[in-house]
Amino acid sequence: MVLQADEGLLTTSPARVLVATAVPAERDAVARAFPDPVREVALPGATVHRAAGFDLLAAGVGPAPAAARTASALTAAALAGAPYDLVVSAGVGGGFAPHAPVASLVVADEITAADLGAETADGFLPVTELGFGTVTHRPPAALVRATAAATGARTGVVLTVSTVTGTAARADALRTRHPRALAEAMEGFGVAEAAAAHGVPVLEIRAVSNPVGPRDRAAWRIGDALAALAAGFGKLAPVLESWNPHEP
Ligand SMILES: O=C(O)c1cccc(C(=O)CC[C@H]2O[C@@H](n3cnc4c(=O)[nH]cnc43)[C@H](O)[C@@H]2O)c1
Repeated sequence: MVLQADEGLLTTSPARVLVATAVPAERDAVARAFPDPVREVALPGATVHRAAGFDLLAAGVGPAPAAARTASALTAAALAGAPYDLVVSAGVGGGFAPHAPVASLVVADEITAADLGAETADGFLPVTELGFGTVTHRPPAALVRATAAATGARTGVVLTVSTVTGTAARADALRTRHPRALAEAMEGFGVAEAAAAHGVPVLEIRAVSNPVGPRDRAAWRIGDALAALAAGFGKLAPVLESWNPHEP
């Protein structure tokens, strides 16, 4: 919900929300939360599916395509005079056992790039310790709480990786470095960087399709995770529509 001054009167309008998924199957799962058919809108550098105040974007797999297409959509909306109030990174992800089982939902209170840095003889150094940039974005705390309350999502750190974890050793290393990590996926940090460049808050929600650990692609439960994402977004959409961006 956004406060607007309209001919001297203060009025409210629903928040404009951009939802960035990686692939069309995730975007279409999110679209199932909306009763009306979505309309395809081609923007410079990105095509969104529009439903009520929500624009749904399949931005690509990995942080770089996610950042590029999310930034394109944000810029196009700003130039059209209808900027987004919130960006949501949504999709399936790996869950850290036992806290995030398959088909559960996770909402990020921190979105952290887990492999952005340097490998050294003494271990991994994040870019921040090399004197550059950032590795973490924090969604608005009140919105994270409201999301967890509405959807039943567990709250914790969601890691962004460029390589899907495929061994127990790598999973253990991530757990050691990020003890509050509940999930990993490949886009959240890129989406968050694009949002931050536009001064727009970000949220990340993941439905768990597989445990983080030894690679067993046949055991991924993509269908169950997409169903959980669709159901979760159905509960989340009214929360986002009535969200006040001025809450911390
Ligand atoms: O078959 C593979 O091992 C494989 C290699 C690269 C990518 C994939 C995907 O299907 C990833 C697509 C999509 O899913 C998210 N995701 C789901 N589970 C995980 C995970 O355990 N770790 C990281 N990302 C995951 C991710 O956000 C991608 O967009 C499969």
